[in-house]
Amino acid sequence: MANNQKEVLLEIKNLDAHYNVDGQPVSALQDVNFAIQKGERVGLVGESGCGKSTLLKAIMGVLAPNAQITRGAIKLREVDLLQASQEQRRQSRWNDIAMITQSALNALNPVHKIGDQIIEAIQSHRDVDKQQARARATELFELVGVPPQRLDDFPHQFSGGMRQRAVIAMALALSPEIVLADEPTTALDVIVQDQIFERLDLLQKEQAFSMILVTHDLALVVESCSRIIVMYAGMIVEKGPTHEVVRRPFHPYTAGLRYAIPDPSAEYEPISIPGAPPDLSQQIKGCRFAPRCPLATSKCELEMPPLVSSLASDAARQTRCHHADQMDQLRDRFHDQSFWQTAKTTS
Ligand SMILES: Nc1ncnc2c1ncn2[C@@H]1O[C@H](COP(=O)(O)OP(=O)(O)OP(=O)(O)O)[C@@H](O)[C@H]1O
Repeated sequence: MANNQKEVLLEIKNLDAHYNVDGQPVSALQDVNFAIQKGERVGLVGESGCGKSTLLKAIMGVLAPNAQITRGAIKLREVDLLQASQEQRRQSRWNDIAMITQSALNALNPVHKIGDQIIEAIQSHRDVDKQQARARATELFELVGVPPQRLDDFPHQFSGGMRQRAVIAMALALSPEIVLADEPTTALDVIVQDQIFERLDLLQKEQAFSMILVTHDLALVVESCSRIIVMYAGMIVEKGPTHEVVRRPFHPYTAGLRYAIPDPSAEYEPISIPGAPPDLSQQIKGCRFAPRCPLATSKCELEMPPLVSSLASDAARQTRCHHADQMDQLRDRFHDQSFWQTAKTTS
């Protein structure tokens, strides 16, 4: 947009979700709130099991049958997708919001030619004949860097990298406004990862779709996403402009993630955060990070901190920590492994 007034495309409000496991609820998302603007790229990070995939699946409307959303809204422009009919959701899926998952093998049907799968996806949403759909599939293969004559191959005839390119082609087939990329390159070797990510990067810039990129790779988010959302145990613990959050984290967990990456220009060794995330089948009253946090006090154990502005000068910088105001004094200590050992869980 020409002016600074950005258009909010997707808004997640007060979202809670759980999985039913052996008759018991396992909390997977709690009080998740954020908005994505048109054309924006947001990185979603956090350790395994913190709810990243659940969040993307909730947005896409493809949660597992044992999952339940118990509160909140997922608004695409002004429409709450959680209130939409099954047919409206089906129409919106792939058309407005598309998803690229980490395993291309799961996304492609092994017994159908890849081109036919893309053609079918196009024809199930658009009133076009097979020839027009094939022309679009050809164009998409060119966009993702696969020779179009390979449209008639089966998935097993493709290398892992080519399969992932085909999945990206499929995701972009209907020109969605939002692409949810769930570790889109994790299953590939490093060189192919870079190539695929470069292609995705280029396509995102050219086609200006909004993207939520889920990754364990904080460096990739720093390189490629203007904003970052940090999740821990189903909750957003920090969010804001990527460079600012990474340079000046206000949540101890974000500081831990930051200092866990090897940094050749830094004088410290990468740390590891001792302990493990909590058991989400248990009710947790206080901060979910408290047992691993060197700053935790009894207040943290008893009261869940709200996600609030951590910088008076910037409402977009938000943190869920009772002790965010101490971080400017204490931040440097978080790259000292022995400081982490002072947390309750490890003492
Ligand atoms: N189908 C399911 N049934 C029960 N529990 C589930 C199911 N899928 C996920 N979970 C649980 O929900 C929580 C969030 O999982 P989720 O896959 O969303 O995390 P994640 O951050 O995407 O992890 P990863 O980085 O490993 O993909 C975890 O505790 C996980 O064990």
